[in-house]
Amino acid sequence: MITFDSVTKTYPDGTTAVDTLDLTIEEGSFTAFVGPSGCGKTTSMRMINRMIEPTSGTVSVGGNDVSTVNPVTLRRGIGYVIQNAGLMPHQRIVDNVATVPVLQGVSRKQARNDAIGLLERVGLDPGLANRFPAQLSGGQQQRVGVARALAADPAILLMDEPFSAVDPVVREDLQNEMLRLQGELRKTIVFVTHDIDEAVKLADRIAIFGSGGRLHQFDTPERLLAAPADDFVSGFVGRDRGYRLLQFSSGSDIVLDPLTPITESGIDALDLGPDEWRLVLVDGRPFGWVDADGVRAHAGGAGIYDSCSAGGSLFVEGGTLRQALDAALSSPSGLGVVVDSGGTVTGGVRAADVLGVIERERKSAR
Ligand SMILES: Nc1ncnc2c1ncn2[C@@H]1O[C@H](COP(=O)(O)OP(=O)(O)OP(=O)(O)O)[C@@H](O)[C@H]1O
Repeated sequence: MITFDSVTKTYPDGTTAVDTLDLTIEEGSFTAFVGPSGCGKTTSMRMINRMIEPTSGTVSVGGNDVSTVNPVTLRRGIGYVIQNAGLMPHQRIVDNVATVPVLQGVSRKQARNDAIGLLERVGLDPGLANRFPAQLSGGQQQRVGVARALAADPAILLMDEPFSAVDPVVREDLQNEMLRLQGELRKTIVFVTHDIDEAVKLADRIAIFGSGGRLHQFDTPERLLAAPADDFVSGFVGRDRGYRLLQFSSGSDIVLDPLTPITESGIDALDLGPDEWRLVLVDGRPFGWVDADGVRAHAGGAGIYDSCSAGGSLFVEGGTLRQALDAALSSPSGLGVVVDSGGTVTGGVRAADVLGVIERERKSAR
């Protein structure tokens, strides 16, 4: 457990970076520090491993006031990952990862063996072990940074904007990897980011900081989106917070629309009006949608690929309201395809059905 008890940090020039922070971070949780630039996220994080000392108040790790613990001993139990990975440019990847265990007395051979295992663990090809950092992509370097931080098997991992320098696709890969890793490792992770979507995706708890280093809200992602504590938080989580919130709401209360799919052999007999669509199945699975133009094309000899429009995402029963809405909005007919866990079509869902559930939930919450 990490606790901040009335912690303030004022730099010598008079800037208050963190203002009377009270916060408890549970063991094994993933906590994100989020907020605009300069609101004290990094300063707060660095007070955990004594890279920065508070002006007043107490930071404790596992019940011990960190100001009483030798910084070297303290940092042995705290991994640290930064933007751009911060790797040693003249050391091979394997040695970048093995350095800390070797300093701690593990034999070089053992530490290198362990390092290879860690590279695999963070999703890297161990064949990269003998390269130098500059011979890796930004995303790969970032994975090495995570492997290096994990090498001493610390209970706590501090991550300061670790994924902000990589492109959005790689960033999503790294986020997914992080979720998988945390599922296996259950470290206590503190993660600084500017990006509320990243925080909502990764964290169990989010701390929203504002100017002057003031903590505005510390809550689960669901509560933060559903009940922002003040105007600053609601402004920060954004106007589309309602949409984000849908990913936490079950779609099991949706009343499905009837959907009567056909197979290719039924296309020619269809008599569709304007804006009318029918779902076509191939091998019992949703293939695409056909409208009057498609029926004409098919009757004229076009194949099924040329007669149908692609179907959009499917909503698997038991999924979230966001998945239901995505299915409805991505379907050319406006009717999202609902399937059971075996992939059999069980009905349709419209955006209005999703909004109906939200409206009912809103009324019952009043
Ligand atoms: N060594 C320092 N001396 C004086 N002021 C500092 C120092 N380090 C940080 N600050 C100031 O303290 C405030 C908080 O900085 P901090 O880096 O903790 O914010 P942050 O939320 O992590 O910002 P960013 O997202 O831009 O990294 C800022 O106003 C910053 O300019």
